[in-house]
Amino acid sequence: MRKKSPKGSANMKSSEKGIGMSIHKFSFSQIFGPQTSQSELFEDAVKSQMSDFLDGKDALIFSYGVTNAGKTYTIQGTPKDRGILLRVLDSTFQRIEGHQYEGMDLKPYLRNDVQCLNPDQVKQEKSLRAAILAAFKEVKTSYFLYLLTFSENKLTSVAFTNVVVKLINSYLSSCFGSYTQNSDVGQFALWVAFFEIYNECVYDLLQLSLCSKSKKRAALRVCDDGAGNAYVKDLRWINVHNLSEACKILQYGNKNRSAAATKMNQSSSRSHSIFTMKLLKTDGDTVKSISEFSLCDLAGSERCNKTKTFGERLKEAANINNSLLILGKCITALRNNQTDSYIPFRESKLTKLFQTFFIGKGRASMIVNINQCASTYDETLHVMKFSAVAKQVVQVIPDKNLESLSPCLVGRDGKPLVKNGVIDSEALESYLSEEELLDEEEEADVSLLPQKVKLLVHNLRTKLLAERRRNLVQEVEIRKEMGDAMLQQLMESEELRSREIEELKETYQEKLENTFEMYKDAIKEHAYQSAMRNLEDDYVPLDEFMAEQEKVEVSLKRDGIIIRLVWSCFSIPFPSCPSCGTCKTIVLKPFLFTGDDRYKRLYKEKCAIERMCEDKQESLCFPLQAKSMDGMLRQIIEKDREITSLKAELEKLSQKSPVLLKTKKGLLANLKEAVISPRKEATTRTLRKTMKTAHR
Ligand SMILES: Nc1ncnc2c1ncn2[C@@H]1O[C@H](COP(=O)(O)OP(=O)(O)OP(=O)(O)O)[C@@H](O)[C@H]1O
Repeated sequence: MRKKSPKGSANMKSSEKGIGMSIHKFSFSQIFGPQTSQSELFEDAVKSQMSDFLDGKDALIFSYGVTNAGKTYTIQGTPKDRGILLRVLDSTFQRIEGHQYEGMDLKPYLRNDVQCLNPDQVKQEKSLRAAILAAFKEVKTSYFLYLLTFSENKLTSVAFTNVVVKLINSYLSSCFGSYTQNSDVGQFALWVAFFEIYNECVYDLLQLSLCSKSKKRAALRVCDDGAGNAYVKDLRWINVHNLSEACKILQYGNKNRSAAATKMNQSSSRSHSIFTMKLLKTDGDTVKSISEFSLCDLAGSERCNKTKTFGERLKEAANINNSLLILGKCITALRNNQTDSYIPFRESKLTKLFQTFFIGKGRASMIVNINQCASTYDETLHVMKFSAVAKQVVQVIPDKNLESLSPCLVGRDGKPLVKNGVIDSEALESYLSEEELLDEEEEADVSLLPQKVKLLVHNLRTKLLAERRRNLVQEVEIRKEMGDAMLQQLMESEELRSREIEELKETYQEKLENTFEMYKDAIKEHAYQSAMRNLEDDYVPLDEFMAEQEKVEVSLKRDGIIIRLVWSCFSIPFPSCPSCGTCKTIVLKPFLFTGDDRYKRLYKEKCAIERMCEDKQESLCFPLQAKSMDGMLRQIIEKDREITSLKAELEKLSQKSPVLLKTKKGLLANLKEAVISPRKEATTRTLRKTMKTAHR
């Protein structure tokens, strides 16, 4: 397919400047045009993974592309035109029909294990399942809305979608046998989980609380199962019995996803959503196999670059960008066959969870969705480049057959007698050849013996040979059995050990979390105590404060009057207050309601006035008549005394004033300040000291 870069695209601009090429060639495993139906896509691209899943192997499908390219449409489809997820579920139910394991006591555990539930746990599982299925009434409404939206979209739809399917390690298909309806019938149980990775946090979409209340979602941890496989701890697994139940669960999860999206003001494509199915095969007593099929709808890749983002959006974009970048890095590293060097699987939740697929424990495929819209050209080009790299990944699946660990029986020529757990008849034949079994040197010459004896010897020889053969086969079988039993024992103890390690890890993790919580509580308690101490230090009861304030006001009023008296006594006009024109308030207001500086300034003013009075007194001394002099002096002395007593009072008040200044903020403000910054205790005290010093 050949497409020219649209005008204005970065690619066109750079080609106009002579930098870069405007034609790009990519090759994919299969290309599906816009006319491809969902069922055709399923048949051609998903059926083989489907049979892997039914045969007890793991499979993973990613849908990748820019926004509006049809990723969700490919995975989930519409109620009228089901996507691959519902088709996989449908095929699975068709396959296990009549062979479903009714008891709910076998449940997926860790990544690849199964847990046997006790009756109480089974009860819990049943009620949880019933609650989710019962919530469907609510979900149903949005299901119809979804239908409506879809039909609107169809009417206005822009040039859709070429779906390009790229299958990684397609060579694997040859390794797996084709799926046969009647092969090895046992009983099956299907469990599903639905979660999303948003801002590098894993959230369960099957949480009951989410749909109803506006509780904050709890993020789940990605842990290691002790065998190097990552799994989501405490993820909710629901046992489903038919397609309709599975649909309800999918819708329930979708509703949770959109509910969370509204709460967080995010659009759905800002997270990677993963629907996982686990198929348990049991023969009644033991679980024979467990396989996993995950479908991952990746977040739209373009937003990270195009949208002008900030704040929470920027964080989202960075996380999407990062996880897709790590995915790309892992794929590039795998493409380069860098299995020995570092592959950054653990750098993002997405790659950490799906690492097992990349290292060959299951088949991973990527469906690349292309939007033909010109505005997304540059980003689409990026998507194509990325997926073209993925196409070149060749996974080397390590040969870890159990047989490779069992004791190896070799013939005299060094060839193993057991291959892939089966006795190799060719090697055995050569081992059992006459020459090998009968030692020629020990044999006596029978040619001289009579014919009858010769015949007897021949018969005996044949019998001996048959006996030896029988013995050898028996020995091989016994050895193989013993080896298998030993291996089984080893594996069981290994599994036990890894479970113990995992449990130990979990216990320690829990302990660590508890300790952390304890410290957090202790810090909170300390903050509270400090706040209370501060409060005690600073606390002035309201009535006391009011009384104090009144006292100050009264005395300052008096101070103001007296100053005026001093002025008036010498007939000097008192300066009028610039704000209110009332002489009394000129002193009172700044002192009572402003800071320490104003108080100082006023105090200075007062002193200056006093000095002026003294000067005035001196200058007036001489012209005064002797008879009036006495009366005048008496008056001045009287006023002088009054001034001294007022000064003393003022002094007292100034010592008290820091408390007043502080309490003027109010009790609540002080409390708030102390609680918010408990650690500021030392600073507050220093400040207080400084303030006091200044006042002194
Ligand atoms: N092949 C198709 N045929 C018909 N309708 C389609 C097709 N592909 C996508 N659509 C419709 O286009 C719209 C956008 O598709 P979809 O939501 O799947 O895109 P997306 O890639 O998941 O977007 P986002 O990344 O924003 O979530 C939907 O209404 C969907 O039904």
